[in-house]
Amino acid sequence: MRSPKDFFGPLAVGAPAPVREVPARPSRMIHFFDPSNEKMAAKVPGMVGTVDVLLGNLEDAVKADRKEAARQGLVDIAKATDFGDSTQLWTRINSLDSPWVLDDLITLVTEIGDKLDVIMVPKVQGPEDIHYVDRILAQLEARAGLKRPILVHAILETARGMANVEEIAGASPRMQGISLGPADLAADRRMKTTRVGGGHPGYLVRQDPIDGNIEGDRRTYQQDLWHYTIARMVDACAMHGIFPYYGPFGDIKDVVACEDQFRNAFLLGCVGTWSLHPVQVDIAKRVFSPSAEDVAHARRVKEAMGDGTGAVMLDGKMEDDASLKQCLVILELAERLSANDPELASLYAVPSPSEATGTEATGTEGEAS
Ligand SMILES: CC(=O)SCCNC(=O)CCNC(=O)[C@H](O)C(C)(C)COP(=O)(O)OP(=O)(O)OC[C@H]1O[C@@H](n2cnc3c(N)ncnc32)[C@H](O)[C@@H]1OP(=O)(O)O
Ligand SMILES: CC(=O)C(=O)O
Ligand SMILES: [Mg+2]
Repeated sequence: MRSPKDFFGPLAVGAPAPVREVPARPSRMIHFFDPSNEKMAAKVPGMVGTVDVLLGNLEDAVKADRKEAARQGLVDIAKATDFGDSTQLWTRINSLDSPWVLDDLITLVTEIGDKLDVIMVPKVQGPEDIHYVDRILAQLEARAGLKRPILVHAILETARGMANVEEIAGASPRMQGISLGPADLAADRRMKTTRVGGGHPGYLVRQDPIDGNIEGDRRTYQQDLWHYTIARMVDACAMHGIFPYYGPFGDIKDVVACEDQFRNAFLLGCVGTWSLHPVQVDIAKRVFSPSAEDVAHARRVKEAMGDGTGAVMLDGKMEDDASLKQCLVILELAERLSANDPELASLYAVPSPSEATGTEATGTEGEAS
C-alpha cells in the first residue's frame, strides 16, 4: 500500500502530476468501434459531437489476426480527427496477460497520448493490475512529454475482480471509473447464461400457490441478474470518487430491454453505459440524461427548502435535507450536460452563462416538458 502522502506524486520522473479529482465530463455512452474494420472506422469522424465517448476497441471482438491493424487504425484515426470539447477518445487495450498489451500501451501513449483521455483495462483482477499499468503509463507519459495524465478505467469481469472491487477503485489517482463486464464475468463465475448482459427469463420468483394449488395459475416475476454486482460496483466507485458504468447489452435488436437495463443502471447510480451499435446511442443518451420532469421537480424542492435544512410538505410529500441532496445530484447532472448541449439546456431551462450571473432561474416547470 502506498502512503497517502505519496499517492499524488508522479510515478516517473517527468511524468505529469496525477489528478486530484476525476473530471466529471459527460460519458453517457462509451461508443465502441473496431478500428480495424474499415467500414466502421470510416463512420467515426462523423460521430464526433454526437457521442460523449468514442472508444477504439483493441480487445475482445477484434480478431487475433487484426490486432496490429486495429492498433494502427486507432493511431491513424486519432491523428486525423479533431474530437472537439464534447467527445472524448478512449481505448480498450488487450488484457494484461496477452501478447499485444505492451505494444498497445507503448504505441498508443507515444503516438496519440495527447489525444487519449482514458485507457480501459479489461479483466482487472485486483489493485496490482492497476499499479502495473499506472507505473508503465507514468514512464511512457514522461518519455512522450505529455502534460496531462491519461486516466484508467477498469472492467469488472472476473470473480476475483469483483471480490477486490473496492481496492481496484482506490488503487490509483488515475482511476476514472469501472464498467460491468457481464459476459466474461458470467463465464468466470460459471453462471449458466449464454448472453452478453441483460436479464434471463429463468431467473425469477413465483407467486405462492393459491389455496395450496401448486399446479394452478401463478404469476412469475423476472429478477435482475446483475443487481448485486452493479450495486456493489456503484458503492465502490462512489466511495472512491470515481464513476460507475453499465457495460454491453448484446441483444442489439431488443431496444426495449436494452433501455430497461440501461435505466436500472442509471437509477442505481451509474453515469453511463456502452453502445455497441449506432442504435444504442440514442437509448443511452435518453436514459442517462435526467428527465425534464425530474429536473423541474428537483428545482422546486431546492427552492422550497430555502437554506437546505428542516422539512417541508410539497405536493403531499415530505421533503428534507436528504431528499434535497438527491435533487442536487439531478440538478448538478442537468447543468453539466446542458453545458455542451443547447437542446438539453433549453429542455431543462438551465440559464445560459450570461443569465447565470444574475438571479437564479425560477418558475421553469411549465417550460421543461
Ligand atoms: C463483451 C464485450 O466485450 S462487448 C465489446 C466488444 N464488442 C464490440 O465492440 C462490438 C461493436 N459492434 C459491432 O462489432 C457491430 O455493431 C456488430 C457486429 C454487433 C453488428 O455489426 P453489423 O452486422 O455491421 O450491424 P448492422 O448491419 O446493423 O450495421 C449497420 C451500419 O452501422 C455500422 N456500425 C455497426 N456497428 C457500429 C459501431 N459500433 N460503430 C459505428 N458504426 C457501426 C455498420 O458498419 C453498418 O454500416 P453501413 O450501413 O454503412 O453498412
Ligand atoms: C464487457 C466485457 O468485456 C464483457 O462483458 O466481457
Ligand atoms: Mg470481456
